[in-house]
Amino acid sequence: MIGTAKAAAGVALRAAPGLMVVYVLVMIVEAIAPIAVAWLTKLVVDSLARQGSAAELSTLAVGLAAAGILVTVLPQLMQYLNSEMGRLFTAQTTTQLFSATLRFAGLRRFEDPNFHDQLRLAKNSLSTGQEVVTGSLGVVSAVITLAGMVGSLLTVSPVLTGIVLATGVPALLAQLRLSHRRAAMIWDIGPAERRQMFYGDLLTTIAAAKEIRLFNSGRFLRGRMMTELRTSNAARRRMDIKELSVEGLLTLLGAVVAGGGLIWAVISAGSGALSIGDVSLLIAAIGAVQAALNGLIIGIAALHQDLLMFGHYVAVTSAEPDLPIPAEPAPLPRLRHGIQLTDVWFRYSEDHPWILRGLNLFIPAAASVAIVGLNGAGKSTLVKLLCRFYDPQHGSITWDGVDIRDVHPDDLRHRISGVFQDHMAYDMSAADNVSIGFVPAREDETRIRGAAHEAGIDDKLSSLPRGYDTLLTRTFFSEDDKDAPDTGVMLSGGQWQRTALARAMFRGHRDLVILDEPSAGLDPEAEADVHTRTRRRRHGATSLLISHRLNTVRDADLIIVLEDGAIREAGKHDALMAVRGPYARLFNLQATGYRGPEEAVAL
Ligand SMILES: Nc1ncnc2c1ncn2[C@@H]1O[C@H](COP(=O)(O)OP(=O)(O)OP(=O)(O)O)[C@@H](O)[C@H]1O
Repeated sequence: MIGTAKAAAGVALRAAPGLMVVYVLVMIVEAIAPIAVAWLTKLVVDSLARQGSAAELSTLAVGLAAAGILVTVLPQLMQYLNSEMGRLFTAQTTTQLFSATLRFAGLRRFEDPNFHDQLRLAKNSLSTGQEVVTGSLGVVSAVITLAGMVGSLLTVSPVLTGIVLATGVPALLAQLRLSHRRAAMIWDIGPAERRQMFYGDLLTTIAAAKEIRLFNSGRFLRGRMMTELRTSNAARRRMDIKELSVEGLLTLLGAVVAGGGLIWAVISAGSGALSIGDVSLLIAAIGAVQAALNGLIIGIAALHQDLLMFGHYVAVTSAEPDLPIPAEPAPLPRLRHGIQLTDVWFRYSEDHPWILRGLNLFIPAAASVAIVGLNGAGKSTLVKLLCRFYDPQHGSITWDGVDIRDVHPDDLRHRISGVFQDHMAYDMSAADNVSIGFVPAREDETRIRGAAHEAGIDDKLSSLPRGYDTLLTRTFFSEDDKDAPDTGVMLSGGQWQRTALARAMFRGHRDLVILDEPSAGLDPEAEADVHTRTRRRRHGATSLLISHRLNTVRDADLIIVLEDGAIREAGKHDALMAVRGPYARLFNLQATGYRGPEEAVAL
């Protein structure tokens, strides 16, 4: 908890150091003002009762009026300062949180449901840290007011002071317990809330809209969303009822004490034991002590809960890297000899089966290597290991003899380009969709067009309503298009595929080019075209092509057939056809599909 509070203070001081100083000063004045009002009121009343001088009365009245003005004005100033600090604080935490997620060089964290719950709570807590800071200061302020009021009350009745303070102890304990429970409840309902959001998003995204309408599954999905909502609502309701009953009892206790004190004061004033000024001070002090005590208790409880919530932000931003990054990374020169995988064993987690089982493979520099195999054979997994999104559990991958675990992942990825099987379609402009492949060159329009031309998509992108500035989405519209928000366009699947290819080409010549199903969604003509283009591009670079369409891999320098996480056979097309093994069987199966059985090569 102390670490979390320190982290929040650190963020606040970095985000708005000057504002913090002003805030603390205003807060101190705000804390003292009610004490001044109570004392000045007593002095005015006493002066009136003993007919004090006009000068004394007017000085006291001016002081009382000034203190009264401060009491009314300062909360508004504090509100503004609070909002401004909140904005600056949230800007700081937002940068830090998303920088932290980028520090995870691998993918494992993003597949962990616990991490997702923590990340969601961390995102929800971006402004909570500021509440930790202002809440802590608020507690200090409440303590100052309370001390002043307790001092005042003590001068009138030590017994009553003791009773008023004693009612605060159970209230504080109850509130702390409630805040702990509330934080635990928020963690418990996390998975339900995340599923609810998932169903909600599903019902409103274009990606799912077609299937939902065709399969008429919308009501079913909405039902599931509402079930999740009801689950989290029930938990929140139980918590609210608990809070209501505890707080109701505590308020009643406070009211009884205040009423009792008032009756005692009136009777005492009647018998002459208290002055009229004492009664006014007593009434103000009981109310103020109770309010300050209440504020303090609620403030401490809220602070406690905010600290628990902000703890999720601190946990994410201070999480260890998911992949060990060497303190002194080895340099990674251009690939000259090749990439060697030695006895590589990999599974996604201990609960999952082995995907790669002792894989040995040499990818020679400047060679085009094709990987084929049935669905789930581990082809894309192999690609992910080459990019070091995961580390294998056993074995090693070396780049010209350098273990890729000894290299900084950024340096490794700098040498790689490619298209993933599940490539992205960014809801951004055509230019952004291409140039995001190499951000440092994103202003280079000639390079963008060149890459699109190489991928055979330049004609399409240039003819869009705003050329390369056209948004490839109907979800947003740009500032320029606010009068004609329909300008955004949707590309076809094959056009998206070519755009993804253009993105890979925009990176320029990299040592390793990975093409995981780059032509799966293309028509035969486009497929042939893309392969001619990628072949041209791959020329001289080391390339890894994964494809189920075996006609596209037949000219590779080396074809690998992956089966059950190991290499079943490897060689050139002709040699593999000659041995009539699994590759030849797969190839003939496809050829038969195209030509009919009578045209197939007999096995
Ligand atoms: N992130 C993941 N977590 C757990 N298991 C995974 C994950 N990704 C893939 N798998 C599993 O690993 C196995 C290999 O998947 P992979 O995507 O490497 O196969 P593939 O050979 O590329 O298949 P395809 O030809 O269908 O693209 C599959 O059984 C899959 O279920």
